[in-house]
Amino acid sequence: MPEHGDPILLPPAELADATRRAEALIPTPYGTFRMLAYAGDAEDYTPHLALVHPDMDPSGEVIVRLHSECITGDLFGSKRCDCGEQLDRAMKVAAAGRGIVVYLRQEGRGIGIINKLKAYQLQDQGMDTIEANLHLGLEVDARHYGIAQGILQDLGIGKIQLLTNNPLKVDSFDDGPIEVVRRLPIIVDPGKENLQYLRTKALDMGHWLG
Ligand SMILES: Nc1nc2c(ncn2[C@@H]2O[C@H](COP(=O)(O)OP(=O)(O)OP(=O)(O)O)[C@@H](O)[C@H]2O)c(=O)[nH]1
Repeated sequence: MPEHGDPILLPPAELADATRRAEALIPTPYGTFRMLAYAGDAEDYTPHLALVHPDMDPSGEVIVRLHSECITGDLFGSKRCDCGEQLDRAMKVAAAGRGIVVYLRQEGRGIGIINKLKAYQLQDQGMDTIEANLHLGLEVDARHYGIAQGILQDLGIGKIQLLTNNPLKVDSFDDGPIEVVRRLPIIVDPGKENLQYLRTKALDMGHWLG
């Protein structure tokens, strides 16, 4: 495994996207965090965001949540998914454990909000979350996590405890500059509106949901 401090292994385009553009202290209900915005273009209106506990120690094993954007769940509390509750849980854990929440602008597993709404309509007609994406001619999961590694490296972090139930997020760190020393589950209680979605994630997408 590469050592912390080794040269960055990401391709140039991904590095360019991880440029730190601005930061400020943000008081939240969970406590105060430093919010840093990362983008390739300084005028980008949807930069990736890192919410960093002010006492985060980059030399330790930093608790990290990589959270993909979900406007419906994160912002409006949609019960179709587990995203909003996971973000709430992640913020609490990051506040208590001097950790980080990286908010990646990968709405709808990377297909965007317009396509996600179309996918929801197909799911209302009986398809599951995988079939709906495929029916639209899109990838089941179009996300890449190289940008997240660039952000963590920019923050001087080499070892993390990763809050996720998603094996692909853990695997994305293989052969990269950041070591995942532990995976921390982030399971929320299912409700009647998201039960089928969570079942598909567990059975067909391999998520560790118990
Ligand atoms: N295309 C599509 N995207 C969805 C659907 N439901 C939720 N999403 C998106 O799925 C993503 C979930 O992101 P995360 O919670 O970070 O990741 P995860 O893959 O569930 O893995 P965890 O780390 O275990 O939470 C977000 O981008 C949501 O917008 C759906 O039915 N269709």
